[in-house]
Amino acid sequence: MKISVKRSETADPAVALPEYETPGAAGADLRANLAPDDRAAGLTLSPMERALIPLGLCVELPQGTEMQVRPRSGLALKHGLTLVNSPGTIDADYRGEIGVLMVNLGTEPVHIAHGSRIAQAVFASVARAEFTEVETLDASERGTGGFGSTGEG
Ligand SMILES: O=c1ccn([C@H]2C[C@H](O)[C@@H](COP(=O)(O)OP(=O)(O)OP(=O)(O)O)O2)c(=O)[nH]1
Repeated sequence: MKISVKRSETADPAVALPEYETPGAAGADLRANLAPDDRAAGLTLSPMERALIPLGLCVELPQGTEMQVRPRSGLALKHGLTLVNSPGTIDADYRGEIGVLMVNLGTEPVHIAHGSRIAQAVFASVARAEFTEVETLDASERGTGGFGSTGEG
């Protein structure tokens, strides 16, 4: 899949575009492209603090696809750093700058450096539904059971 990427006006062009770290990686790593005033010092998230981290990128996705923004497991395990809205959904018709909604679920402050890899993008096909209101639904083995109805373990 080919995706057009445009840097936002204030983006630092020295920050690499998304890239796959290995030939089999599902996710392309996304780098923080911080506002000019934040670049030197980076940003620090206190425990339970959240922030919208800019990527400095706008994309044009093919119709019928979405970009999912997902956490990186290493940051989550080591620092409790994850995404508030995981997976974030980037719509095919969105042309604005992509932001990553990070939250520090750990117990220590976490530093986010300008240009560091903070999340990853996975691209997927999207099925769109047509909604039809009806009076009855077809019966099924599960029926209305859910939320643990099949037991634990
Ligand atoms: O992590 C995210 C999630 C969303 N977006 C952008 C792209 C997406 O296409 C748009 C809208 O996202 P979403 O539909 O999740 O937001 P909403 O809260 O429903 O807002 P809207 O009313 O703008 O759709 O915001 C991001 O940059 N990062």
